[in-house]
Amino acid sequence: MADLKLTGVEKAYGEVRVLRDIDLTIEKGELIVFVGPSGCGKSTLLRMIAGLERITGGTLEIDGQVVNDVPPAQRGIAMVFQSYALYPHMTVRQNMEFALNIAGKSKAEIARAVENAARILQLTPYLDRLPRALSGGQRQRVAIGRAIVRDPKVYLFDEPLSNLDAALRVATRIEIAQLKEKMPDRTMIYVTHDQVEAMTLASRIVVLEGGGISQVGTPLELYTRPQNAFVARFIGSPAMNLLPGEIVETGPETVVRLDSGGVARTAIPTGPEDLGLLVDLGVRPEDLVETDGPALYEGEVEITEALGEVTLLYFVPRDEEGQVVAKLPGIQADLRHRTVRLGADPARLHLFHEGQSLLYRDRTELARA
Ligand SMILES: Nc1ncnc2c1ncn2[C@@H]1O[C@H](COP(=O)(O)OP(=O)(O)OP(=O)(O)O)[C@@H](O)[C@H]1O
Repeated sequence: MADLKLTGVEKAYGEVRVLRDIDLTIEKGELIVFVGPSGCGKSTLLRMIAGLERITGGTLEIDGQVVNDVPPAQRGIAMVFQSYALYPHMTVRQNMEFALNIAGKSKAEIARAVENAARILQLTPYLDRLPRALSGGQRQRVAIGRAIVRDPKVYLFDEPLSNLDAALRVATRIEIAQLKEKMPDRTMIYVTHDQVEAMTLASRIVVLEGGGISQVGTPLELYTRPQNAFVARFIGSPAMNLLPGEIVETGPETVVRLDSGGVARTAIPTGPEDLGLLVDLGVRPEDLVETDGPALYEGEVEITEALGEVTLLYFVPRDEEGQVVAKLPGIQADLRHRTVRLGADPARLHLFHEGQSLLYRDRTELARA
């Protein structure tokens, strides 16, 4: 049975609809990550699941029960916030005991739950400290500990790592992945701005755009088969290049003449009716390679960024439309101001028409043509 089911969920503040038509089924034990640009509604959706925001349309079911009007404490859900929300005058142990005391659990039960959570999170040595005597990462673990002691069916994380510095973020991200492994049947929903967190933690990612779902899929599905140009550019860093052009040859392979002068052969099938179609060719920076053969793109390198294991090459002055970025292995700083010819494997190219991927068109239509 599905753990959580959202059907036609919407959120309106007065006249303003900030979320609409949210249909999503989350299976028990999944780790779902909500991503999307600022203001797309990630936190609002999470808070509606938690019961902290009223659902203004549609239904939310947990374990087959509609819970739209069930108060937060009775939903079997625990939420971990970005700000930790610890009680500063209470020790780690008291912070973790708090909700269980309110719930009227026995002393023995509380002690067992707190010790178990402290062990899972390696917080045992800190149980008698106050939050101010802990590092940011340790405080966030206490916040997670407060959720664990309640043994919820569903954990909600609202950007839990965004207050941590880069190194701690990585360490805590790995701890969350390990925590999930220790609790395989617990469902987790996680909101983040951070692509690496989304790609590494998620069993499935939900990409939100302007209050609606743009695509749902495993991290690799979103990376290799984005349904639209928005997801294509949102997942992956630097973003996928989109080069405008026209289809000049159709068939099992499609040939696109690009406005920038190059020609691209793609492994995406098209039919005769697609001849002359205006498209955007999508190519990820990491899929561009230097070539002596036919070039998909040729240009002078404006800027290089050497990151050690890779070098980013920027073509076209940075502020102009149509910036193209290539990611080549190793240190290539001497390519600055040189003209470089780039090609790509046809199987790694994408085609979008009016923002939608041609890969996802109805195949039967293609077969008829
Ligand atoms: N109380 C409110 N009244 C009116 N509009 C609101 C209210 N709370 C949030 N919004 C609007 O709802 C939209 C979604 O907000 P939300 O905080 O869910 O976005 P988000 O994707 O989490 O953004 P961020 O990544 O910046 O945290 C935003 O446009 C926001 O301005």
